[in-house]
Amino acid sequence: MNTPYVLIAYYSRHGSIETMAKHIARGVSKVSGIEARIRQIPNISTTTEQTETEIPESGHPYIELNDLSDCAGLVIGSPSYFGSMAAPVKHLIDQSSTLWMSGQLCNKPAGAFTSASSMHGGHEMTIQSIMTPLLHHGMVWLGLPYKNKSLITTMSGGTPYGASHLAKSTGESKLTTEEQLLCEAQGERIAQFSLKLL
Ligand SMILES: Cc1cc2nc3c(=O)[nH]c(=O)nc-3n(C[C@H](O)[C@H](O)[C@H](O)COP(=O)(O)O)c2cc1C
Repeated sequence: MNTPYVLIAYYSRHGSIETMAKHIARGVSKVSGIEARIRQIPNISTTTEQTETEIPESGHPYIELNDLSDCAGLVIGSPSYFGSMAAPVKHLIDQSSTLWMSGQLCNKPAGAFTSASSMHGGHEMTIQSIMTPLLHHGMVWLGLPYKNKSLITTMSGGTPYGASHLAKSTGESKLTTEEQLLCEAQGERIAQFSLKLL
């Protein structure tokens, strides 16, 4: 049998979300018997066609629908764009109707993470915007419990709904220690539940 995996699917234009994805994968790797699969979501054009080449010039491979259908758990990362998920992430989700019809994501654990330039610029709302369609898929939503002390001590990103990063107006992609710990905790928790729900 193939090793089950938590799919970490992300879209990142300037690198913050990509950095977070790697920390979430580190959390997944703390759990034995399951692995992390990181895939990036390609950009889209104004005609909503995929504009990128098949192989990305840098970073993780582009996501395919099979990555989604076969995952044991799912974490989606998106920058906060106007307090909501970025269009390429919504575009990917809108391509997943066949999985909705076959129920392939049903009962699998899911979570989301985000990065935003301002403290009150929509961290929670962006995560929530990703939660809605995943609940339509019948996924089991997992947040971040307050037993993670970093949720209380953080002076930047971090929400009980999912990990977040405060990139500030400079677009800083380096995470604070608390943000890193929360990404790892989220990855570890999703991995644990993915195994339980297999
Ligand atoms: C179109 C657009 C809309 C944005 N909207 C918001 C927003 O509503 N709130 C916010 O705090 N930051 C907003 N930002 C900033 C990004 O969320 C932030 O720079 C994020 O860290 C980018 O992630 P990345 O480095 O992975 O691309 C916006 C940026 C763009 C390009």
